[in-house]
Amino acid sequence: MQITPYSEPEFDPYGDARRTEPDPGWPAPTASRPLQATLAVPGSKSLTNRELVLAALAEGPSVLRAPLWSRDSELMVEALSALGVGFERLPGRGGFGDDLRVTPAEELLGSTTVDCGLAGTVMRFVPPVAALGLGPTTFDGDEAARRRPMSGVIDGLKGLGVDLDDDRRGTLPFTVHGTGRIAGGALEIDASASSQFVSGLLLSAPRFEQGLDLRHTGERLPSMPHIEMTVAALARRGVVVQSPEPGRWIVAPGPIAAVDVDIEPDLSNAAPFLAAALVAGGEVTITGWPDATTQVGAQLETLLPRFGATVERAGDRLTVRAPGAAAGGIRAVELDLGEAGELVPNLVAIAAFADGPSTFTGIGHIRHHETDRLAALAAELNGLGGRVTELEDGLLVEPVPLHEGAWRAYADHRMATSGAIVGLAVPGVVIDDIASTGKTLPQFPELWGGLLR
Ligand SMILES: O=C(O)C1=C[C@@H](OP(=O)(O)O)[C@@H](O)[C@H](O)C1
Ligand SMILES: C=C(OP(=O)(O)O)C(=O)O
Repeated sequence: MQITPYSEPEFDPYGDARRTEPDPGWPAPTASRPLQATLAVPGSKSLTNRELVLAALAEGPSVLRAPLWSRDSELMVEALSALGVGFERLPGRGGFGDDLRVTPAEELLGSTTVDCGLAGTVMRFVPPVAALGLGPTTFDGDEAARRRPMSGVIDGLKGLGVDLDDDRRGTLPFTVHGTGRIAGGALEIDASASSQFVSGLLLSAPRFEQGLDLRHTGERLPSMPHIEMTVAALARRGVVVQSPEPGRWIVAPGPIAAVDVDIEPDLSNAAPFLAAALVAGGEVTITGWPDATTQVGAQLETLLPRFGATVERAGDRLTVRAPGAAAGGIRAVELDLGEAGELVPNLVAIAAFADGPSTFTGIGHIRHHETDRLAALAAELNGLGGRVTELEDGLLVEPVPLHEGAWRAYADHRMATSGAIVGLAVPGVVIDDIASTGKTLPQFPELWGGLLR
């Protein structure tokens, strides 16, 4: 089979992020009337990057249909490509770019470097793959990536006998000295900082000589649905993960089947558009909503009614209707979002316009996402005159009238989209780095414009 080397996509997913002159910022559009919009969103980051890793470790080639094309998924492709995995773009039928054929390497390579950017999935899922390669692989990423916790990956791999050199920093950068094999077996890690520590080890575990018997030792484990997504993705490729008790997963060694997969739309990236209906009023429909899914974004169907929206499913369309912030239609909430941390920034933006104070708890771990999201949300809303208080594991949001001003994204796609939600109801909000949405949704500015037309 002919393998074409991976090449840059035709569009520039980073928008104007590479420009050198000062960026004047992105004036967030204000909604002048209730919304009436129907749109589709591109493929799920979490599903795309899991399927890329599994396809790379599988017994033969797999096709990913309608995958995400964004900075995070391209970094994953580049990382696996550097380890010897083959990629070929195939014409896609979906509206957001090509399909992708992935051909596993006959022997995984090392002696390379991997740029993780700011992608949690790359920095946590690829190091075990590199340990299965031959030679040293150095991992590094953006400046902000060096602040993200990596202990579960670093201590986990060391615990499995992998030679990993991190100069005892416990963060990026580090070098994995791959020997082509991981013995595997029993391992304890503390995954309270990120569920991705567990997912990353589980994805490669069938290729460990003794498989893996993994136990989480910390008090709490965030983002359980993302671990369930990992288990389901493995199951689809014939790998059974047993979980005899909470916080323990057992994977037997064995083959990972080569299968073609359809990547679902990213439901967490549907969140800002659905949130827009709450803030601006009117209705927004997302097409391609899956019937059954492991994506945590599916929880929007039950979460948004808590804020006062009406949510309706008709086939693969999910519609959110609401009276809008100006009509006093947003209700205050008390939510523990430990399972759904990635939805927090957009939901906090809605709560800024509610009819009373809201609390969001169980989300201390999101201080370790792309930025410290608790601090960033408090700083940006308060910078517009808001009243947001950081709690130890969450936020208290007391709605007060907001005024125009700058909104910093901190290189965080979900901070940028949250600023856009606020801007719907507050004239004069200017986002410093809208190109940060290229991490998972390069089309954001275009789709957001379409929402308001
Ligand atoms: O495995 C994944 O795809 C993810 C797991 C979660 O990470 P944390 O457990 O670090 O919150 C989630 O927030 C992130 O956006 C994606
Ligand atoms: C936390 C997130 O990303 P990452 O995969 O980089 O952890 C996110 O997308 O909200």
